[in-house]
Amino acid sequence: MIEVSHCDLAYVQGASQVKVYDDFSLKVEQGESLVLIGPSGCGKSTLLYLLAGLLRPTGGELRILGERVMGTRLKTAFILQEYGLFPWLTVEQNVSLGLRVRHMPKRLYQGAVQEILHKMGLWEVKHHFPSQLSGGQRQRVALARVLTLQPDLLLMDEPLSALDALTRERLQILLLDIWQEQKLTTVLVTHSIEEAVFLGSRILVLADGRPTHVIGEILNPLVGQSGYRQTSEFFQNTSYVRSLLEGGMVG
Ligand SMILES: Nc1ncnc2c1ncn2[C@@H]1O[C@H](COP(=O)(O)OP(=O)(O)OP(=O)(O)O)[C@@H](O)[C@H]1O
Repeated sequence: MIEVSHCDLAYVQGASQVKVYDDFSLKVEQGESLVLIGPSGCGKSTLLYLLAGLLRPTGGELRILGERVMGTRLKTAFILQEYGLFPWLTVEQNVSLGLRVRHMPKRLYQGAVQEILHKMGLWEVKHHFPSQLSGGQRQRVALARVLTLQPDLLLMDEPLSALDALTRERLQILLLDIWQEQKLTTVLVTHSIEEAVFLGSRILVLADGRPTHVIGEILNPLVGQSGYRQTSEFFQNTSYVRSLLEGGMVG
C-alpha cells in the first residue's frame, strides 16, 4: 500500500538545516493500522505530511498503491487535533462539505451523509454549529466528513489528545470499529502508550536524534479483540513500548 523508499527530508532554518529523515524506508500493508509514537520533535508529524503529499522528500520517493506521491491525493484523508471544521457551517453541512465541493448532486450523497450521521452519533446535533459541540463531537464530525469521501488511507495526527479520558476511550473504540469494518489503512500519531497499543496493529517507536530512527517495532495481532485492554498481553506491550521510549530518551 505505502512504500517509503530511502527518503530524505530536511527543513531549512535560516542558514542551517534540520535533517529529520535520512535514507528512511518504511512499508505499510493495505489494511494495517500503523501507530507512530516517539518523543516530541522526533519527526512523527513530518512523516504524516510526507505521506499526505503536503511535504516533498528531498531525496528518495514515496508510493501509495504503486503510484508515486507528488502532492495530495483524493483518497488520502488527514485528521488533525484541531478538527478543521468550518464554524459557520452546521454539522450536516460540514460532513457533506467534501462531497459538495466535488459537485456531487445532493440526491446522490444525502443517503450516505444521513447514514454516517447516525453511525457517528451525530444525528441529533446535525443542525448544530461546531461551537455548540463538545470536543468529542467535533472530532466525530471531522471523522464523518473524511469518511464520506471513502478514503483508502486515513492519516491522523494526535486526533484524540484534546479530549477528556472517557471521551477519548469512546473515540478509540469508534476508530477501531471503523478500521475493522472498512479494512482501512490507517497511520496514527499519538503520545499515549495505551492508545498506541489499543489501536495499532503495528507500532513503530521512533527516537529523537538527527536523523530520526526507528528503535522498535511491535506487531500487535490481538488489537481489536474484545477485552484486549484488560489482558496481560496488553499490559506487556504497553510496558515494552514504555521501556523503548525510556531507553530512546537516554542521552
Ligand atoms: N517548518 C519547519 N521548519 C523548521 N523545522 C521544523 C519545521 N517543522 C518541524 N520542524 C522540526 O523538525 C523536527 C520534527 O518535527 P515534527 O513536528 O515532525 O515532530 P513530532 O515528532 O511530530 O513532534 P510533536 O510530537 O511535538 O508533535 C523538530 O525538530 C521540529 O522542530
